[in-house]
This record gives sequence, structure tokens and C-alpha cells, in this order.
Amino acid sequence: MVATGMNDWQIFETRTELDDALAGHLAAALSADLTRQPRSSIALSGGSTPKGMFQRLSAADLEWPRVDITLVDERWVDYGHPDSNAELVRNCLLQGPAASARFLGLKTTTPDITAAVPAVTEALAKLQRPFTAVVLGMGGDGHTASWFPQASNLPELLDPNNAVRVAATDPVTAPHLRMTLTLAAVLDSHRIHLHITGDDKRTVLESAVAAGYPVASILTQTVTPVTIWWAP
Ligand SMILES: O=C(O)[C@H](O)[C@@H](O)[C@H](O)[C@H](O)COP(=O)(O)O
Repeated sequence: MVATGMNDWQIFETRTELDDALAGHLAAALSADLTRQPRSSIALSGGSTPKGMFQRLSAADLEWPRVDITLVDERWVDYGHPDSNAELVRNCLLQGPAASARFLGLKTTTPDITAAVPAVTEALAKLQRPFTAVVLGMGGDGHTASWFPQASNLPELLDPNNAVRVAATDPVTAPHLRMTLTLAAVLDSHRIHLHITGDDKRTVLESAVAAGYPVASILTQTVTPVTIWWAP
């Protein structure tokens, strides 16, 4: 693992223990920020990994009506589509106590994703910043968020000085056009949490910097502390 002083690993024996610990950490961080500000915000990734953690976080006892939940990225599919990250958040996180949180999805009714960028950007700009936390996953190709290796606009997505906070991108190697936060937007957070499981992903992460994977931009930056949460 090539790590800067900004990255720390939290390693667990089981995925259940990881889900409990990460959900507890996020709940505590959101609550702590609510002692200092009227609202707290968090940006979450989709995929399959976070499902258990979302379910545990949904039961947390905190002032959910003062929490804004958004997504790090979204597939440009309608709500109800099985690949929608908003559906995952609705079904697994916005339940029980967390149902009273405010959710801001990235999918709009505009068919053309590029035409939707200004409205999504404007909506996100209203959220409390810095985020309390950004939770990222990682694919086997070293992508995170929707920063895919063969995306034509990957350089813009990974430019930490890019004033653009939200962008449309074609993953090329994965289904659906994507709306995604840029690196600059993800860095505007008190902490970044990289939630991965399995030996294969650990190997990918440990080689990410040498291989130049997109996730390396999270590991090598020195703006925002990163915690890597891993279980076999
Ligand atoms: O919309 C998405 O798919 C996510 O934002 C993406 O970055 C995800 O975190 C990884 O692809 C890992 O997905 P799994 O958890 O399903 O392996």
C-alpha cells in the first residue's frame, strides 16, 4: 500500500463488523457536525458494497431531518431502474429513522445528461460544505466514483483545481452514462472513506498508485484525510 500520511486503514475480520463500524463512525461524524452547524451533508456511492452499511446507518439515532444525503455519482437511468443508485439509497438507507433525512439525487427528468449538469450543480451547491463525509467504493479496474479509466473526460474529472463540481461522463467500460462529482467536489469534505471488501480489491488498491488507476488521485492527494475500510 503506497500511502501518504493522509491515509489510514481500518481492517475488520468480517464485512458485518465493517458495516457496523463505518455506519457508527458516519453517524457520530454527522451528529458532531450538527453541534456546530444547522445542517450536515454526506455524499455516498452506490454499487453493491455499501448495502449492509446503509441498512445499519438508517437505524442510527441522530437528527436526520437536519441531514442532507446526496450521491457521489449516478447512472443516468430512471428512478426504479435496478441500476439506480438513488433506488439503492431509498431502499437501504432512507428507511426507519433515516427516512426523515433530505435526499438529493443526481438524476433529473432531463433526457440529455449534459443539459442536466447546470441544474444538478446548482442543487448541490446548496448543500452544507465541506461534506461531513464522502464515501467511495472502488471497482476492479481501479475506478472510483464514476471516474473510469477510459472516460474521455477523465483528466477534467481528476483535476483537483477544476472549478467544475459535477460532470457527465461516459464510462465506456461500464453501462449507462453517469453524472458524477469531480475530484475537486469530493475533496471538499472533512474526510473521505474508501469502503472496499475482498482480497482482489485490496490488491487493486495497493497497486493503484503504481498502476495510475483513477482511485490513486484519492490516495496521493494531501487535501482531505482518507480512511480505507476493508474486510476480506
Ligand atoms: O455508481 C457506482 O457504481 C459507484 O459509485 C462505483 O464507484 C462503485 O462504488 C464501484 O463500482 C464499486 O461497486 P461495487 O460495490 O458494486 O463493487
